[in-house]
Amino acid sequence: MKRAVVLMNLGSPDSTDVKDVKRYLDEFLMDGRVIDKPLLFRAMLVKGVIVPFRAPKSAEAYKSIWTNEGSPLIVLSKQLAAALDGEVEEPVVIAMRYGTPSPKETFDALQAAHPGLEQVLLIPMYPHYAMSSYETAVEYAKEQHKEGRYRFRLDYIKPYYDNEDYLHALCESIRPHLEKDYDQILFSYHGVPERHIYKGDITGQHCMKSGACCDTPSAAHQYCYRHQCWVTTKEVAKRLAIPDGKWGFSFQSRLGRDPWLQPYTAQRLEQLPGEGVKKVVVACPAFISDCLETLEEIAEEGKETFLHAGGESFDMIPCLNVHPLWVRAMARWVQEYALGKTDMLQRGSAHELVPKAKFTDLI
Ligand SMILES: C=CC1=C(C)c2cc3[nH]c(cc4nc(cc5[nH]c(cc1n2)c(C)c5CCC(=O)O)C(CCC(=O)O)=C4C)c(C)c3C=C
Ligand SMILES: [Fe+2]
Ligand SMILES: [Fe+2]
Repeated sequence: MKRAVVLMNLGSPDSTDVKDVKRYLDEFLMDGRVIDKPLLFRAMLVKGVIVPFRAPKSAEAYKSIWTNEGSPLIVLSKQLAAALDGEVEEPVVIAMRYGTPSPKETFDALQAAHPGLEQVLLIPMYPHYAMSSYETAVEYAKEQHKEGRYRFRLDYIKPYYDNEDYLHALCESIRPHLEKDYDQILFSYHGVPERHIYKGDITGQHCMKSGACCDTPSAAHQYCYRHQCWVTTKEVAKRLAIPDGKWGFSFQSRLGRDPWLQPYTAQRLEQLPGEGVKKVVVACPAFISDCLETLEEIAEEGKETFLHAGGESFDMIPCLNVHPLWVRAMARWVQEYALGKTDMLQRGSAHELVPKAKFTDLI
């Protein structure tokens, strides 16, 4: 076999034991693209404050969603790889940014199993470009690929937030949930600190400079998470003919005190019943696989917040997971890649384009 496919997701702790959650959070939050503070300060903050206080709470949250097979994110990533493997000639395996299997473990196993391997296509399980998600996953895989001096070339699929096949699958996964009576569908995306948006602005003068920046054409959009989430939302609303006023847009999972992208999902869920939205449907398009942030933060905590504030019904739409249209979308990308006819490959990262001075605090 000359080619293989790697689905790259974020990763989960090995178990719900506090020590495993601590190890996972430590690796995650010491990533300079996630907590972009100078190394010494980051180490003190992460190891001295965040991990010790957060790990026991996170472990409890993981316990509420854990399955007999393990973390939903890992289980669903494996199921997705198996489903895609059944649709394409190439072997399909998984790798994780944090925890296991690392890209190195995955690349070693692939090369051992397929000595004639020439090309590996990496598909990040992130539709949108963010320094703390897509960029860190791809850069880490590139780093490990370079260090391992593998015989195969590594290519990677670009963010697909506006791709026809992705949007079609996303819309069809949402459509059945809008057939019953609802007041609003809320599109909730994982948040990032506002600072990350400024740092990723390759023009240095576009993002967050006006209320309409995400609707105003700019080279910055290639790497702007907020713009890309906005485009996915508007495209889905348009394709499903959701009237204005019946859809909302928000960001979840804030950590720390810095300003993150707004509006915050938790606040919106508290406010909506007072605005007359009693029946809400929630979609989380930043996640491909259901995980802690969808199953616990939204489907459990978010639902409780909304019902407690006077809401009447709360419908959580599952992520794309192993939706047949999503599997078909990726199969098409793989087949086009195999034929050398793809326009879906990413070249470069915001990190390389933004003046280096802005990134010295990552190291
Ligand atoms: C500064 C902190 C964080 C940033 C920035 C961030 C961005 C970001 N994350 C995802 C996707 C996922 N995050 C998940 C869990 C999670 N995220 C953070 C922190 C930041 N994420 C933490 C500390 C955790 C761990 C759990 C917790 O303690 O809250 C997950 C779920 C993992 C799982 O095992 O289920 C996903 C997926 C994206 C897409 C993103 C930027 C756009
Ligand atoms: Fe996160
Ligand atoms: Fe922007």
